[in-house]
This record gives sequence, C-alpha cells and structure tokens, in this order.
Amino acid sequence: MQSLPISFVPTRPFPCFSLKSLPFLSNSRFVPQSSLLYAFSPAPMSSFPGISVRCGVSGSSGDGFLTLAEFVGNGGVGAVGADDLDVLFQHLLYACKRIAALVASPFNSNLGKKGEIVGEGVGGGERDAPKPLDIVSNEIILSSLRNSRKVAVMASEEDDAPVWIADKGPFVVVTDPLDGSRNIDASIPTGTIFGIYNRLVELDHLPKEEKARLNSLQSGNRLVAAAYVLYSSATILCTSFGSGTHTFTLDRSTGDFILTHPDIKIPARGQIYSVNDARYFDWPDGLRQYIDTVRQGKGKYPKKYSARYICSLVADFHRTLLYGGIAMNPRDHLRLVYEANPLSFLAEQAGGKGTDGKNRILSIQPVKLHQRLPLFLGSPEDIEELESYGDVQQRVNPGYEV
Ligand SMILES: O=P(O)(O)OC[C@H]1O[C@](O)(COP(=O)(O)O)[C@@H](O)[C@@H]1O
Repeated sequence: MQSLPISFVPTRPFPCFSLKSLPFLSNSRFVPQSSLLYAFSPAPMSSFPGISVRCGVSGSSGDGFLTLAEFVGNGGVGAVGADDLDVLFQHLLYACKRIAALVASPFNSNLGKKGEIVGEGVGGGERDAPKPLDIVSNEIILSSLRNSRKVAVMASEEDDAPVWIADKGPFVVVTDPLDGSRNIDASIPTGTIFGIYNRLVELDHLPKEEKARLNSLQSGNRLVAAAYVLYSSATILCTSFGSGTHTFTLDRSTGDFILTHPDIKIPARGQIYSVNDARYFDWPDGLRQYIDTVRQGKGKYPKKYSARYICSLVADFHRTLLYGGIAMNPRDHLRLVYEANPLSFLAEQAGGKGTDGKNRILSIQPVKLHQRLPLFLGSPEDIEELESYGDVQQRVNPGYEV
C-alpha cells in the first residue's frame, strides 16, 4: 500500500488529494477504511472557511464514489423540502467536522471538564475559563444551525430549555452534541446525535417559549431524518431520511463524506450483547436471566454470545448496526428526545428495533425534554427474545460514580 503524507497542522491549507488521483482507490465503489487519507486539514473547496464541503456537485463524480452531496442531489433524501434539508445537512456536517477536529486535537487538553470549576484566579476568572468540549460542541452546532437559516428551534441535551432560532425555519433539530464525552481523555470514540422534525406550523401563534418546547417534544414517529456522527479511527456519518439507513465515511483529504455502506440491513440476529454488566446485581430477574441464557448459548440462537461495551452510546450502537445483537442501557439514563428517538429511527430504517423493554421507542410521546428511559436497540430477533423475558427494565438507579 502506498504511503501517504500526514499533516497535523490544523489551520494551514493542505494540498488536496482527490480520490481520482489515487489509482489504488479508483476502481472500488466503496472506500476501504484502511485506505482513508489521514490529512488533518482538508483543502478549502467551498464557502465554508477552513473545511471543504463539495456542495452543489451534481451526479456522480465519475470515479465510482458517491459523496453525501451527490447522494442527496440524486434524490437520496426523497422528501418534500429536500432542498431545505440539503442545506441544513451541509451546515450540520460542517459543525461535525469542526467537532471531529476538536476531539482529535492535541490542543484541547486545557479545555475544562464538566463539573470542574475552571479558570478561577487565572486571567480574571470564569469569563476566560476554557469550556468543556461538550459545551463547545453545543455552541458549534447552534451557530451552524443559525447560519443555515433553516431551523426554527434547537433542543439540546446540553441546554435546560430549547433555543428559538428563526420564526420561519422549516425544521426543528434535537441533538446530543457530544455523547460519551466522559471518556474523552482516553481517546475513546464519541459521537454527535441529531433528530430532525418539521416545524409544527399550527403552533406558530404561541409564545416563543411554549412553541419551542412543544415543537421539541414531538414523538419519534414524526422524525423526518436522523443521524449520528461517530468520531473514531474514522469519522462516520450514519443517516436516514426515512428510506433506509446509510453510512458515509469522511475523506479527510477533501472533506467529503463518501458513501461506504448504502442501505444497511442490521443482521436479524447477532451474537453480541452490549451492556454495563457491573450493574448485574441491580438488574431485575428477567434481564439477568436473559443475559445468563445467551451467555451460555442456551437462548433461541444456540451459540454463546460475546460481550462488547465501550460506554459510548454512538460507538456501541454503530457496532450493533453493522454486526447485530443488542446495545442496551436498562436503567433510566439515556434521553428519549436526544438519544433514544434518533437512534431508534436509524435502527428501524435498517430493519432493527428500538424499545424501552416494553414499548416501541418511536411511539412514546415525550412529556419532558430531558426525559430518561431504559433503551434497547438492535437486531429484531434478539430484541424480541429479550422482551419475552418481561422484566428487563432496571428500577434501581443509585447514581453510579463512574
Ligand atoms: O453508566 P452507564 O449506565 O454505563 O451509561 C453509559 C452511557 O452513558 C453515556 O455516557 C451518556 O451519558 P451522558 O448523557 O450523561 O453523557 C453513553 O454514551 C453511555 O452509553
């Protein structure tokens, strides 16, 4: 394999390697992950300063690779309002590329951590204090959504209340800006999650605070699109506009997201369960029995299951989507609006399931913005088998220290 130059200078323009100029890539429809270029700073190609987005490219570029912009331009969105959604997505992706650079940067170790009092006595106190990465990510996303001019309201896991952005914005965006951030110092994968709804025009007459809240409390059934971006050895975008789930991998040399897994189908059954099983003694009998059974290969699938748990929801879900099995958190910890709904939408669009152990996630009407619940996502046959044990929701939730 040909070796490629690597640049770690985030602000300097980097010579652009197009995929066309790389003969070892040009005959394949999909980009092998091992062949991705790890150039840090993409060449500027669009109106977004510093990071290139190949917006407005129509049709396939002829090299066999399909970028997200081309996918959307070729009808991949397929919905009414596709142009607006396209614009919104370009801004969301720009935000995620900035976050990807941030979480990989050697210069972020002085950013504060949640719960820590930072900056006191240094340079005049709180005003100059470095901010935690999840707060910075939240600000990056908010600013991109404002710039898109396509969003009425953003509700974020990081904010107490939703932010009203623009009266005529066609969309409502719910987001967890940086999930898994508690692991970030160890370079464990993190992710951003999005859900996109239409603005409920019938609420336009209400006071801003009220319509912001009600627009954000739409049930998952009404999602127009959802996505997550996984920041790992590769930066992966997984998205659905309501007709299949597709993943794209960031080509760091051009800033394009290249279609790598079109129309993913989650295996009907996997052989992996993913859970924090240090909590075993706080689980109800049904969940213990289920895990004991599949561990021993005594379930409906007569093979012993393996355990995988990263403790980073996007990463655990991404693996589950590709390999099958169940990613779960049985205590009421994960949020319905920001995490469970978007990921359940992506799971269902790939032929999988999302449940709280009793109810289909997308059918639950949220009553509170930060509502938490047990979450089980994965292969349909594994989820059905788990639910047959009845008692799988952890009721004891003592507030674990790590
Ligand atoms: O402590 P548990 O129950 O294993 O929960 C871990 C889960 O919490 C998360 O870290 C999210 O928690 P936060 O929303 O508090 O950041 C997920 O990424 C992970 O899957």
